[in-house]
Amino acid sequence: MNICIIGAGYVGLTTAAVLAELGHEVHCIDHDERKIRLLNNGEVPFYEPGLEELIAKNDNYLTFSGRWDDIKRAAVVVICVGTPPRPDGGTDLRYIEAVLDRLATTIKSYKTIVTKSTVPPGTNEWMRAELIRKGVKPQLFRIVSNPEFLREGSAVYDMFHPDKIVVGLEPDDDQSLAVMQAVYAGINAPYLTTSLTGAELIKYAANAFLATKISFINEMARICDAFAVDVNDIARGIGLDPRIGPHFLRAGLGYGGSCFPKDIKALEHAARSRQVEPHLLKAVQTINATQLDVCFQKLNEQLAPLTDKKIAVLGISFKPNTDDTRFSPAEALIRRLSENGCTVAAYDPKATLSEPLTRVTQVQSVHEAIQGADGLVIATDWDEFRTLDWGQVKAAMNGTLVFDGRNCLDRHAVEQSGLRYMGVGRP
Ligand SMILES: NC(=O)C1=CN([C@@H]2O[C@H](COP(=O)(O)OP(=O)(O)OC[C@H]3O[C@@H](n4cnc5c(N)ncnc54)[C@H](O)[C@@H]3O)[C@@H](O)[C@H]2O)C=CC1
Ligand SMILES: O=C(O)[C@H]1O[C@H](OP(=O)(O)OP(=O)(O)OC[C@H]2O[C@@H](n3ccc(=O)[nH]c3=O)[C@H](O)[C@@H]2O)[C@H](O)[C@@H](O)[C@@H]1O
Repeated sequence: MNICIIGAGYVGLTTAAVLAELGHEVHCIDHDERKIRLLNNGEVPFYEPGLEELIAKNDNYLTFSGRWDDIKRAAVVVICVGTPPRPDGGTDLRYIEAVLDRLATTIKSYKTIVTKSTVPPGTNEWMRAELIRKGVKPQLFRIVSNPEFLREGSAVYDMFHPDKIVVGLEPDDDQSLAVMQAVYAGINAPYLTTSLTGAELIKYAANAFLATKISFINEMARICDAFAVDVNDIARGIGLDPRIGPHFLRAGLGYGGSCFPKDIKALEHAARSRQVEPHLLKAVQTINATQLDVCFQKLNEQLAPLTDKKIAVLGISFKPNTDDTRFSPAEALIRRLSENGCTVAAYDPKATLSEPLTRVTQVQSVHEAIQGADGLVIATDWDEFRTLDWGQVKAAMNGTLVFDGRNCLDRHAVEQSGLRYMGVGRP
C-alpha cells in the first residue's frame, strides 16, 4: 500500500519506519527542512532506540521530503503533526489546520485520512467538515481517528507490539476498518472500533488514568514520609492486586514530557467546554504541580543554606532512553536549584539542557558531575545511574547526601558506602 505520513516527529517517524518494515511504500512529509535534510543523510533528528537502524534497513521503501505533491500517489494519509497546548489549556490546532489547507488543494483521488495526532474530542468531526467546506468532495475521502499509545524511549517496540489498535470511524463508514487492518497487517493486536470522538476520548482517558496513578502514588509518598513508611512497599503491596496492577506506581519528581501535562489539561478544558467540572483531573494536576516543591523542600532541609552549594544532578530528559526535555521535571529541578543560588553540574547520557541557566554547567560524565559535590540528585532514572559504584561516588563528593528523585536506587548499596540516602516517600 502507498502511505503518506505527515510530520516526521517521534510518532510520525516511528510510524513511517514500522509501516515500511511491514511492507508498505511510505513517504514522509515534514515542513521542517532541517529534519528532511538530516533524514535524507541517514540521520534521525532525535534519539529513539532502534529507530535509526529501522529507517536504514527500510530505506528502499521509505522517502522523506517537504513536497505535498507526493500525497497524490498515496491511498492512506496519516497525520502525525504536533498538537501543543495553548496558554488557556486548550489545544493549538494550527498544525492540523495547515495540513487541512494542503490536503484540500492536493486530494484528487480517494484517500483514507488517518489522524494519529492526539486531538480534543470533536476534532475529527470538525476536520471532515472543514475539508468539505474547503471544497473536497465528500466521496473522495474518509476520516479515521487512530490514536497512538507508544511511549518515547520504547516507541519502535511499542508500535510493533500494541495492546490494542483503536479505530474511530464515521457513522456510515463500512470500508475504512478493512483499510486500517491492511495498514497494520502483520501486527497482532485486538481492534477496538468506535466513533471518531470515542477514539479521541479513549486516548485522553488512557493518559489521564496513567497520570492519575502517578499522582496517587506521589500523594501516598507524602503520607508515607509522615508515617515513616517506604512508598515502594506500598506500590508493591497494592500492585500485586490484579485490579490495580504494578505499573505507573513509581513515586518521584512527578510526570513530565510532551504529552501527559498537555493532554490532562486539554481533557480538563474539553470537559469545561461542556459544563462538566473535572474534579479528579484538577487534583491530579495539583499534586503533580506541587511534587517538585515537596522534593525541593526535602533537599533544602538537608542542605540548607542552598546558596553556593554544589549539586550534581544526574538526568535532564523527562524520562530515561530519550533526549526529549519537553516539560522535564529534571530540568525544572535544575532551574529551581539555580534560582536558589546553587551551582549545578548536570549530566545526561543523551539530553541537552534546553536553555542556558545561571550557575548551571552541563558536563560529559557522571564522574565530572560529582567532583566536589555537596549533594547528588538522581532526576531521571537512566540505567547508568542505578549501577554506579557508590564507593567511588563517595570518594569524589564533598558531601554525603544522595537524593533519589526517582526511587530507583538500591538504598542499602548507597548507605553501605557511607552516603546518606533520601528518596521520595522513603524515610
Ligand atoms: N511523543 C509521543 O510519545 C506521542 C505523541 N503523540 C501525539 O502525536 C502528535 C505528534 O507528537 P510528536 O511526534 O511527539 O511531535 P513532534 O513535535 O516530535 O513532531 C511533529 C512534527 O510535525 C511537523 N509538522 C508540523 N506541522 C506540519 C505541517 N503543517 N506539515 C508538515 N509537517 C508538520 C513538525 O515539523 C514536526 O517534525 C501529538 O499530537 C502528540 O500528542 C501520541 C502518542 C505518543
Ligand atoms: O500520549 C503520549 O505521548 C504518550 O504518553 C506516555 O508516554 P511518555 O510520555 O513517552 O512516557 P511515560 O513512560 O508514560 O512517562 C511519562 C512521565 O511519567 C513519569 N512516570 C512514569 C511512571 C511512573 O510510575 N512514575 C512516573 O513518575 C515519567 O518519569 C515521565 O516523566 C504514555 O505512557 C503513552 O502511552 C502515550 O502514548
